[in-house]
Amino acid sequence: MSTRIAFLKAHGTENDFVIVPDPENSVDLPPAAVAALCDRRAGIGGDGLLHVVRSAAHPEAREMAGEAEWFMDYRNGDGSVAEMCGNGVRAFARYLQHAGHVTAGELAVATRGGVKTVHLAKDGDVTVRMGRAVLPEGEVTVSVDGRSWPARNVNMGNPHAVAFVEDLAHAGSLFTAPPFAPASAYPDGVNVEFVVDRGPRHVAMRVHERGSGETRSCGTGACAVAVATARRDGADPAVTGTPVTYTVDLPGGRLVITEHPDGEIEMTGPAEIVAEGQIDADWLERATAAKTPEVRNA
Ligand SMILES: N[C@@H](CCC[C@H](N)C(=O)O)C(=O)O
Repeated sequence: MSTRIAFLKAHGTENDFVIVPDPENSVDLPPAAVAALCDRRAGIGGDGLLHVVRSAAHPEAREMAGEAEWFMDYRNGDGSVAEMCGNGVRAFARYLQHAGHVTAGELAVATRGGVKTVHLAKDGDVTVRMGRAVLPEGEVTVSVDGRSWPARNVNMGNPHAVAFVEDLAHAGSLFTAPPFAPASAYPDGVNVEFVVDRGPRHVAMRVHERGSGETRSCGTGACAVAVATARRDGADPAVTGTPVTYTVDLPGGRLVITEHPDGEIEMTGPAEIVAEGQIDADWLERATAAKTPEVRNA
């Protein structure tokens, strides 16, 4: 019998993840293996993968080991690496609780975007301190099906471009990334959010994620949207000294985002473990080989 690799499946507002627990960082997960596991027809299926590694055992996280025992080695569904995943970090914390590595309360998680503090209740929603948003200057225009909108750059550790539209249907299929002008605006790619108003401090959005396509939710995207909407609405907690909270509806659920006067952004939403199983290592080797040309040419 071939070797088995444990996995779990989880989601947060229907942004779904394959979880691979690997405390000592001994599972080889090249981009093609991640793409094979995230394949919805030939693999397990997911928008991304959460590789759960002890910080001390991962070269990218070793420096954070004193602050955070666990590192979220996040990968997009196409195998690419990203700095941060907001829904992922909630699912990651839920997994640590599920596996008995942590109990309810405060937990520090190392990510490529720095250490994030997560508040885990015994059950119910998970709150994450996501850090501050950076709003780089610069005008970009995003276009879909003959319509164009200005987009605001917001960096949540990973890059976002936020466009306010009249109707979410105007964002089109979002199967492929919408084009930007100037075309060179995002050499490393970008996550694109389309936003409509739903009411006071209440918006709805759709997203095209770098490396995953259209997803049903994006946590960092919802934070970027809340900050861009607050600035559009003339609200800046750093100026008023009052926190601002936005409810953000996504196709997969609802996230609540609060920006505090010190710039810290808190995100609250659900995270659920839905299944556990075993990956056949022989299959993974074959599937990785089959995906390799596709991933190389991506
Ligand atoms: N779904 C995530 C974001 C994942 C990373 C993103 N696709 C990127 O490449 O930056 C979230 O919930 O934040």
